[in-house]
Amino acid sequence: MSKDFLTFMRNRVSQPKLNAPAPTKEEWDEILEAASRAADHGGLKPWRFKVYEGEGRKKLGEIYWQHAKSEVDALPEEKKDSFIKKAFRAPQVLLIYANIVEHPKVPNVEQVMAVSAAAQQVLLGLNALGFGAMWRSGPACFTERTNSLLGLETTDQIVGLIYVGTPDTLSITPKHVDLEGCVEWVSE
Ligand SMILES: Cc1cc2nc3c(=O)[nH]c(=O)nc-3n(C[C@H](O)[C@H](O)[C@H](O)COP(=O)(O)O)c2cc1C
Repeated sequence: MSKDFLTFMRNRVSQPKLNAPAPTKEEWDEILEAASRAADHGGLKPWRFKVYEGEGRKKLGEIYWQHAKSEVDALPEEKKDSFIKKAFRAPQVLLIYANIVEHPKVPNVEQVMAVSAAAQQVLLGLNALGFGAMWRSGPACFTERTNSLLGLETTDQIVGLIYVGTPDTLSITPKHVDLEGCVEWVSE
């Protein structure tokens, strides 16, 4: 089992092209329960999840549009659809964010790290049930306006938008892995 699990982890890939079906509510419960076993300093459970699907994805598309408008002067309204469509690249999008609290022993960054660990567990959980996913973010994720549009507290920190569905192809080509320069042993 342990070797199989390492192979499974080793073969994880992001899937940019995703179609229906996406996970059911029951499948999401399984995945998010498993993801909630991420390492968590202080047991704060800082992860929060919102699943966007169907027309609900327009709310996400709105953040791309509002961000673009804030970046580009006089962006014509005709461009709006192209930004809204970004949220329709998959049948579901999981917003994962950290609900940060002030804590004497757990700094904010560690709370974000715990949610990041949970996000990686979500990717693996999705793959385990045969779904594909792609973790995305971008500058629109890091503004107060976005938090407000999505109904988050200003202190919440978005960790990712995980696009979810069934990949075009189930065949996985393992990516080349190179640890060169990444690992150092200190033995004395
Ligand atoms: C926090 C975070 C944010 C990311 N945001 C984006 C993104 O906005 N757009 C993108 O193309 N890839 C993004 N990626 C990278 C992809 O999820 C993916 O890891 C990358 O394309 C490499 O593919 P692989 O996961 O199959 O190795 C992000 C990854 C992380 C961890």
